Amino acid sequence: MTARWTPATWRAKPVKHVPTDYPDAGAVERVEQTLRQMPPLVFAGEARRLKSLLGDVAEGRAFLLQGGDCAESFKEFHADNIRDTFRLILQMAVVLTFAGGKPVVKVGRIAGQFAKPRSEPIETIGDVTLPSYRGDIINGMDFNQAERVPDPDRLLKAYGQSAATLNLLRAFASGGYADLYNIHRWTLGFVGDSPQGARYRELSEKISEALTFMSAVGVTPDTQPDLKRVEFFTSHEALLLGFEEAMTRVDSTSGDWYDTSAHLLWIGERTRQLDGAHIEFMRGVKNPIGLKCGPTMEGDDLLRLIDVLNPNNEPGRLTLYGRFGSDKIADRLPRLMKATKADGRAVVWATDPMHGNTLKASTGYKTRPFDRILSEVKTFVEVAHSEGVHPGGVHLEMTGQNVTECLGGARAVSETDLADRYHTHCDPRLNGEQALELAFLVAEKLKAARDDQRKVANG
Ligand SMILES: O=C[C@H](O)[C@H](O)COP(=O)(O)O
Ligand SMILES: C=C(OP(=O)(O)O)C(=O)O
Ligand SMILES: [Mn+2]
Repeated sequence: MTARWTPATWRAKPVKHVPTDYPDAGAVERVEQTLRQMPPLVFAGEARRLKSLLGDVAEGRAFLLQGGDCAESFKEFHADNIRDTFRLILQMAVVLTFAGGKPVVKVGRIAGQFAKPRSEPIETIGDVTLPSYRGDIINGMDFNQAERVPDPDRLLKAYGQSAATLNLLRAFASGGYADLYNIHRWTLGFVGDSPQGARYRELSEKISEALTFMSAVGVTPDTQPDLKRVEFFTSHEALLLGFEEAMTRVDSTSGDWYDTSAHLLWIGERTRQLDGAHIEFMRGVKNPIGLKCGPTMEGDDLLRLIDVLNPNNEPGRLTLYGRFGSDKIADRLPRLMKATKADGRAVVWATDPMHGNTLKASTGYKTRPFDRILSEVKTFVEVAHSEGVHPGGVHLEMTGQNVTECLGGARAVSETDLADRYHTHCDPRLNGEQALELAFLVAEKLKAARDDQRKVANG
């Protein structure tokens, strides 16, 4: 029999990466109480809509594009940054839709992606050792004792920033900015004069021609309102469970529990223990959810987790993100895909080509080579095809800003370039140009795989 679940049952389980060192536990409880009274950030009906779109992905009829910062921050909170991430996702989605001939489900790592699990609990610089930075919703990034103390008021600030971010995203998505007739205007300033910019302009010309044709035959934004808006969803890692619990409410329509802090929540690689608090919390909320699958996961571990997280085998409920590293994916992914396929599990298989490909540059920066990211995506598509599984999507850390955090790409960012504009609060992100380049390359790969399949089908 399944044990009773409430939004608080996780509290009786072993928990990792949730701070236990707040100086005043009473202050945390008061903040969580305040959050319980706050309006939801998203509606249950929207989460159900995303689940249904992800159901299409699970069945091979659509593709998931999920991306944004590794860690949002209070310091980089600005309308321009939100707009730039949003339009980068629109641009990439156009590229992928055009090549794949399938709708692209757009999900940002945004409006709530604040809490970070860290490899080490402490950080040492020179002869000073302090607790690690754990994301702006927990403590501060500056290297001094006061900043590194967990502060519960940060939960309220993160809530406020998420609400303001979502407000702007909703306006961009439905207030005219995302109108397909604006396709030329989505180009990011600094990408405009790059080879990717030129390639994107070419593609947007083709799409504009198609729109002119459609309008001539009577399909216009008036008859087809979907041409002037997009559906855009939010997501983050459900790490800070006190915050997630406080945002979890009963939906009056269905009577089910939804975590209203984002449409989609995922479980990180470091917190996916079957008997742990994060799995306990996530099994009870009805949102679509994700699970990171790293190199140590075996097929049987995965099936036991799916038993708990998606017991009714609902397509769209569970998205799996393989994150192995370009050198391990060919060895690790096939057995996991075989396990879900042989057992008839209705899941979305996606790739996170970022987290297995992190290294330290000789200059000391944490970075990721573009080539390895691309190689992991390519291997993902190949393995999926040979296993007869739909390569359902990509999950990326990226920004619309012109940062220098990942190595390589068309402009060949070098180890010495990293220092120029290294702004991330946690992991290195693809910049707008690298992300668009990746979208073009993934599009080619998907198209080639699709053509191959067609050839096989036609004998
Ligand atoms: O975003 C993921 C993790 O929080 C991150 O990769 C951890 O980084 P660290 O190894 O520097 O702690
Ligand atoms: C923490 C993250 O990834 P993972 O759990 O896969 O390491 C992340 O997505 O930022
Ligand atoms: Mn990360």
